[in-house]
Amino acid sequence: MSSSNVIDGKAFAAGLRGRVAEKVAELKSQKGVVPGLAVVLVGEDPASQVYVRNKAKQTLEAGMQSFEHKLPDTTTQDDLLALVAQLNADPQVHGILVQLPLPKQIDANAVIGSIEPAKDVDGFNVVNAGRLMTGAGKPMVPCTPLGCLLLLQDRLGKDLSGKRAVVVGRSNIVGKPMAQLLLGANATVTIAHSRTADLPGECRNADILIAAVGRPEMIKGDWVKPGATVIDVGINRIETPEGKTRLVGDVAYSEAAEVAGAITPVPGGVGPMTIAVLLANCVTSAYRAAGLDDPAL
Ligand SMILES: Nc1nc2c(c(=O)[nH]1)N[C@@H](CN(C=O)c1ccc(C(=O)N[C@@H](CCC(=O)O)C(=O)O)cc1)CN2
Ligand SMILES: [Mg+2]
Repeated sequence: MSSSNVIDGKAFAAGLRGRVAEKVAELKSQKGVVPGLAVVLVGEDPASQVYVRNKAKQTLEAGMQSFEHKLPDTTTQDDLLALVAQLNADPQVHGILVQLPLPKQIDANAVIGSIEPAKDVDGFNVVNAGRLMTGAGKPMVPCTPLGCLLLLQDRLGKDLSGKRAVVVGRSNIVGKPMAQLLLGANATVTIAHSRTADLPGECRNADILIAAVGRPEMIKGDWVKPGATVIDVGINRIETPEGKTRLVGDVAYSEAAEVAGAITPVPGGVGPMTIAVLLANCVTSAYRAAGLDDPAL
């Protein structure tokens, strides 16, 4: 397969962040408003610390305000709910993101449910999930699935009519919203998962294959339809025979790349899109709060 069949999420995300920065500058000059993103980290999960640091850095680079709140892993649910209430009421904050996973003593659904829907830049709140599902009102769309859709549409065009899409994975964060977005773009959508009968056979039907199962290299090359577009959402750290670690996706990349028409690598595929879309959602929230139409990103 030629290298042009590799979907470069890193480059696409950089382009999106550039457009976000332009919209930030326009909002500042038109309305004197600087979009603000509050990121809340509870505990010391090493991967979460890296993601939160990257979010704050990229927020500032786009010309936005970044508010970081780092809480100990002994934080109670009431403490976290109180912080969210404070951020909901703060006019400088247009987006609130509570980094997942949360420590065991905290009910993530209760916390996500307490975020003002307009500021729920993760799009995880039930109000935003309901808006996405029904088309009623303007949702905040979850960042990773929206990033996947943007990469797909860049390759295949906006209208996915006639395409069979198979989403492997049924999480609220990726699988379910991904399926809704694909449906909204007119694809014919199947949601499959670890208990689907003949999962390889289902995958082989897919013109668009989205892998979001969280199992390293589970989807093999011979599960991929020749010419299919493969989007790998997995980020799994595995140990190499030399005792080092490396990141792999949910797709056995080298095998799948031989067959696919286009494929996202890990790292450098979907991952960088997550934060770029987060910034885009925050700017959209700030435009809405200022009474403006959604910016074209
Ligand atoms: N509240 C949220 N929590 C979590 C989300 C989320 O969208 N909202 N998603 C993930 C973590 N995540 C962002 O928070 C995230 C994951 C991965 C990447 C990324 O750029 N990955 C790189 C590789 C990074 C590495 O070397 O480890 C890539 O794929 O190229 C960005 C953001 C869970 N929690
Ligand atoms: Mg990636």
